[in-house]
Amino acid sequence: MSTNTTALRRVDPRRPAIITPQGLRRIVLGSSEGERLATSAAHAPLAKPVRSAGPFSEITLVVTHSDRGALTDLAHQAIAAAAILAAPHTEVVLAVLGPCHDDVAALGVDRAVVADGFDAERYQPGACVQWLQDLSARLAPRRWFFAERGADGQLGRRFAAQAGLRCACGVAELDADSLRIPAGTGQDRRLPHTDVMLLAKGVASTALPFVGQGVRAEAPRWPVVNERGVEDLGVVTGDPATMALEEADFILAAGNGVNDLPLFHTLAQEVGAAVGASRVAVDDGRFVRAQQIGATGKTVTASGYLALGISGAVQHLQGIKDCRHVIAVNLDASAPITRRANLTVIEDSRSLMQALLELVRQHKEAP
Ligand SMILES: Cc1cc2nc3c(=O)[nH]c(=O)nc-3n(C[C@H](O)[C@H](O)[C@H](O)COP(=O)(O)OP(=O)(O)OC[C@H]3O[C@@H](n4cnc5c(N)ncnc54)[C@H](O)[C@@H]3O)c2cc1C
Repeated sequence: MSTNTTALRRVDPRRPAIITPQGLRRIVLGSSEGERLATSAAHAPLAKPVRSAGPFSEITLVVTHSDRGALTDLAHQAIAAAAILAAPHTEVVLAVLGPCHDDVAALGVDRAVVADGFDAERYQPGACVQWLQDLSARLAPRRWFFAERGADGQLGRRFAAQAGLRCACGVAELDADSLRIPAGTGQDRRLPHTDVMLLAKGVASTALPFVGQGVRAEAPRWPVVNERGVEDLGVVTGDPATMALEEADFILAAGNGVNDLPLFHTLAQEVGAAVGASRVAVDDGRFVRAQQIGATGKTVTASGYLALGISGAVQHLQGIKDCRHVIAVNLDASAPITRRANLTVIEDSRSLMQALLELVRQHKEAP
């Protein structure tokens, strides 16, 4: 990391931020407002223009791992940051480890290269770095963006160290030529851009007023690397019954509209889901406090959240704001949860649980 650091006036990095008209995050001294979008253009519903038709003379490369074919929200934000900051002559290239089924043009990507040979079940840090080095030799990107979290953050650090590139971690704000990193004790640092930047959550809004060219291009072949010093013990699937709710990938949650608890627990076991509940269901004694999800319970990040008989009060929704796919089952088509859910089934929770259980069992028994 560069040593060219300047201590700034005291800023609490956790204070409410705004999203500027350009879509980038800004922490504003004296502001008491929460996160908000300061642009109406970003919500324009109709066909969006292409950000730049080129020609391109430099590249910003965003690197991410896909999760079962989908990109994470943090990856979307890193791409959006790259696209917002890109000059007309800058191409936003996305490199994905694993399959990618997202509409990359809509995310602001001009060109996408996908490492199909990457196997998420294997730990192969040497091969990942080698693939990025091959990509670097081919594209010579000016700057690299990785999301700060999980496998992306680890790979970004490892790649920067091995390639001898300057790296900034935990970047909370970006502009055209500088970045800001929270430095603790209410202070932060502003630095010039580094070669590799690891971007924290919320760095940019993904509501872009434009699209990218979205071209899919051939990727370097996946390298065969001797992973010396690495003993890969494989991926171990955690037991949803004992796992912390915050770590669960799939949660079955019950609210006041679930009365058949034996059926609910049988279904959770059959589908391999962790169990969560609304506060009313907990207060009522149907679930323990540790299973409560929401403002005064747990905040969860599951990729699948099946909410049965939960109205979707604001306090509950706070706990599931980072869940990727929310499916609601409710008798009331106007329940607030339907506005958050990606899919709503208007149905009695008991009937749905029975039908789902039958389907799952049939599926398991099928040859
Ligand atoms: C300070 C404060 C903090 C709070 N913190 C939390 C929190 O952390 N987590 C939390 O969850 N709540 C919290 N609450 C409570 C919250 O406001 C709601 O009261 C609560 O979430 C409602 O739970 P519910 O949706 O299960 O129940 P209800 O509001 O009773 O809703 C039940 C839903 O089930 C549907 N339904 C009924 N029967 C069926 C059926 N047979 N099949 C399908 N659907 C059916 C209904 O249409 C309804 O939408 C908090 C409240 C306060 C004031």
